[in-house]
Amino acid sequence: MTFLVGTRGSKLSLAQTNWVISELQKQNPGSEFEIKTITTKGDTDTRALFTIDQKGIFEKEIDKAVAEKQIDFAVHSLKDVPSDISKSLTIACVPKRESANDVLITKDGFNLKTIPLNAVVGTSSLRRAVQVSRIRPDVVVKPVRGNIETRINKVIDGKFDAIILAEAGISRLGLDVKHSVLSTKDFPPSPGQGALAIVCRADDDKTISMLKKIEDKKSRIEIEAERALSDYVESGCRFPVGALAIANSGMLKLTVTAYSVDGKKSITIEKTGDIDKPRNLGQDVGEELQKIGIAEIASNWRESLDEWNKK
Ligand SMILES: NCc1[nH]cc(CCC(=O)O)c1CC(=O)O
Repeated sequence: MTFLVGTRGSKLSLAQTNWVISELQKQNPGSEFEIKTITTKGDTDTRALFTIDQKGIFEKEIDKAVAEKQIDFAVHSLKDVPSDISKSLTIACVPKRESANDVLITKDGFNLKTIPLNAVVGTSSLRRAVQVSRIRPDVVVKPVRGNIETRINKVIDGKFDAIILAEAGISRLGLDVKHSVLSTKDFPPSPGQGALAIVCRADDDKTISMLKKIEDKKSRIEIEAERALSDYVESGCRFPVGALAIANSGMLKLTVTAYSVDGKKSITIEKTGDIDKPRNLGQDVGEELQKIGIAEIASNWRESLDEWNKK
């Protein structure tokens, strides 16, 4: 059988999709796969930054094609998949997660301590903007647009002294670029960062069983806890947070940090829970954040985002 696979046309999305197909072919000899690239709003609307209201800007059109049976499954970066995907679809497979860390990319191999005073740092994430300003309040953070290669070229061309990207993106592309890995303590990542989500129709048992052969249990457990937290916070305060779950030797630990608009205040909660109930852990941490007053420190996120988008 030939499976039709949907993906964005970016180099990263194609690299991810080709990797998934090679892993599937190892476990499903004889299955054929044909890639169909689909343009998403996030690919064309380079003006607008990732504002909170534009959920699924890199996912919606591709999952629509799955739902309408134009393709059999879609390969996404999991962190770009909103929690409220159509009930007719399912994240059938989460393959082995790559690094969840962010990295600082510079032309001359600086790190966050050694980049020059008042350096211009580019990021398309308000979470990263707040995190870098807490450590280096002198640097000037500016929004940066475009796909990974385009952003890196803006550092090489001197338009930015540094940019912040996900380590998973540069490693999947095999990019040999000077970078320093940022700790998940200072830069807790977006929920699901470094993981992939393979989405198909919830009633397509044949495709689901084929995809399940490359499921990574540890990665699934971790992202389920992170997404449950993200669902909870989105439904509550709707602003970006940093979250990382680690499943190790039978234990599941979730660490979440939320920041005030100016980055001066933060709340960090670390909790362990039942490894077989990751969503419960995510919800428990969400409830604890609500109890200790996340709404207050999260107020004005929207105004700040609008301000930031105007830079
Ligand atoms: N839409 C942004 C996006 N979605 C997935 C990745 C990187 C790969 C990943 O996190 O799995 C990126 C780029 C970035 O954050 O640097």
